Amino acid sequence: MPNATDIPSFATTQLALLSAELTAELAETHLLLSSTGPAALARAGLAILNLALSSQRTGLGGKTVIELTLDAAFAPKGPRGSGGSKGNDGGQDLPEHGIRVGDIVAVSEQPAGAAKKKEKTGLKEKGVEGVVGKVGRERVEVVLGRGSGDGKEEERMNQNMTKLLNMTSSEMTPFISTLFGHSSPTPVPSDLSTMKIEWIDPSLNDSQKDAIRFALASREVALIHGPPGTGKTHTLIELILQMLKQGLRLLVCGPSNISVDNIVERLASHKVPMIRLGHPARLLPSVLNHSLDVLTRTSDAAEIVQDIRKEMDAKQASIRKTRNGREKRTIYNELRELRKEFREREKGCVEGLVRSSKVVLATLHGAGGFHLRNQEFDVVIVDEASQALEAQCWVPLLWLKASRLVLAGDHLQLPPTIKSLNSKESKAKKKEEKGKKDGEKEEGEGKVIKGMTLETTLFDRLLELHGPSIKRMLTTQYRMHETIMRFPSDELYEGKLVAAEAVKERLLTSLPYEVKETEDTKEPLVFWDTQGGDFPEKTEDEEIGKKAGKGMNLGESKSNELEAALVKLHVTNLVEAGLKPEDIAIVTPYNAQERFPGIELGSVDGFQGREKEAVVVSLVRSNAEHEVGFLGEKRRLNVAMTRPKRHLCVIGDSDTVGRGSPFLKRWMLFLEEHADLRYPNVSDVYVDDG
Ligand SMILES: Nc1ncnc2c1ncn2[C@@H]1O[C@H](COP(=O)(O)OP(=O)(O)OP(=O)(O)O)[C@@H](O)[C@H]1O
Repeated sequence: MPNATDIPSFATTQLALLSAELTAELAETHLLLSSTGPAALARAGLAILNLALSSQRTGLGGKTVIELTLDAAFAPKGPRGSGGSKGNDGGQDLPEHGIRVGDIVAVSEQPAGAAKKKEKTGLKEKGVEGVVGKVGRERVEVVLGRGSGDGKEEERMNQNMTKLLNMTSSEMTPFISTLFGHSSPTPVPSDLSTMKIEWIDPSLNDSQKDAIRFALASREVALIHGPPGTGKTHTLIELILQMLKQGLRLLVCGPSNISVDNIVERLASHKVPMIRLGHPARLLPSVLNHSLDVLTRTSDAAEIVQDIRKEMDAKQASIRKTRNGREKRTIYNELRELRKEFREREKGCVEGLVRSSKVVLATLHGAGGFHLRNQEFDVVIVDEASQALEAQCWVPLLWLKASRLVLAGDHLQLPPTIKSLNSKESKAKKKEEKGKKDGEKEEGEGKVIKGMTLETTLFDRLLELHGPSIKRMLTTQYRMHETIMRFPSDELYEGKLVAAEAVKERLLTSLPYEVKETEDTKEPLVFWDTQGGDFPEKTEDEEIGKKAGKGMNLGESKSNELEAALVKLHVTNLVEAGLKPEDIAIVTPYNAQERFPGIELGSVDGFQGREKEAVVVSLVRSNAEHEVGFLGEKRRLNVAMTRPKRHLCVIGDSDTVGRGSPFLKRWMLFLEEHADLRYPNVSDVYVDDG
């Protein structure tokens, strides 16, 4: 095939890119830890200081759980004490922090006094890693260890790519060959309407049914393309149920825990027996009953294991009663045997559970854990596949002898977040080029593929290799008013999106609670055009402390004070009309914009996969040079403009933004023609502020 991918070159490129990414990540962490020190980290909400170990216990799945509370020695003394008031059971409230359940954290000793300076960078190297299990006012619980996906994510991806690099021709299955374009997928009959299917959810729309038929008929690979609000996960659930009816064994994965839990929750309502692998502290409480850790304690098979535990407990008690040394030794020996048996039975129980399970769910990374070693699955299904690194997708594909793959995603929304994309990646390329010149390449190693980045997902690559015939697109969307949907549909989805009857004319005024009809609430699309140079942007150096704590990038950011004032004006008008603050979101490609009580404010990247009744998008950029930076990325704009259900308000300078790219130009023209257009004066913005 003309555009087949050379596997060694692919693997070599991935390895180089992954290594550059790791370097970038480490550099960022290092910069953060070395330049900030514990106190600054704590101020940024990224660390809690002065904690003491208050208790320790064995939690779910035999994992050690430690509980940390504020060290009494640091309790504020006297009435003027600051930093934490008395909690209800006499303990001290923790200071404000941004540590959340599911976060991976390091618990380490805090350097004291003179050691402090030297220790600045020591936070990560020292101490133990764990996952935050609970966060209370006065205490934090940490479950030690990273979870059943034992091993670091980077290591596993590297292992994968190395395995690909060294793959022999006998290991190259027809399936893998298809994924690299060395052979074409088996053609699927063009007319699938004759396929007899008893739908479990008959309310599925035609494009959803079509995608399911297509995935059922495909032999090697099928892509389900789900534009915003089109029910991609809804479709996957029916597909999973249909495949189970056919007796297939399935592994269902996603790049994040939440993407997997979302499916577990929905499958649970169909009473599907399944197993969710993963660290219990990182799973949603609602899916815990399906987790391996809980099942190994509650299933029938677990009973024998528990019997031995009881026997062990009894023996342990009898040791305490015995004074005779020889008798004691005998009991110790018996106990040792019992312990061995316990471990073996527990292992057997886990294996039995996994083996008998027709659906296993895990993150892509978790699928590489030891629980699944030597397991075989008929089909691997990956949700949110356009958010996953390709090297991640290979975890289930290389080790579990899968021969059929279904990917669901939308390559026209944001790809996975990459840190090395700009500077670091080019460094890696340079290094490779240098290697080439020096003739240093090892035997068997491939060439670096130009233009490939970690942002190129498996979904993208397969589409590029085999074309649209391996994909089916969902076309009815259940989120946006027709007017909000129009531009993204025409620009990115070949004009094929159709707004479902129930949503196509939905306005803020038809919400189930009372919202007054105003010039804002009656419009699905509003554009405040700030052109003319009166609303200029500002560049700011960002401090770490300003960040909400997660996903920080240490660079400069843009802000636009007057535009922020317009956002405030618009939001205030919506709230005064009766709209609940929690139904509004402010989305901006840049970080430094003003906050409002009760209203969510976030970057576009943080809003992917979410929706709100009303969304205000502030474009920020306004300058004489017509620079648009971040806004040049279509996929980011697509995500921004497809979050709202009933009302989208865009605030921006059409003059600057419109010159950013042809796409932006068309968007500005579209807004001029179809939005309720407003040209604000600077004085409008300051009227209310006095
Ligand atoms: N056939 C259908 N009939 C009615 N409502 C549907 C149908 N399919 C999906 N929906 C609704 O559309 C919404 C989005 O569906 P779902 O949550 O499955 O989408 P998703 O794939 O997770 O999200 P997105 O489409 O944004 O990627 C849900 O509220 C769902 O109930």
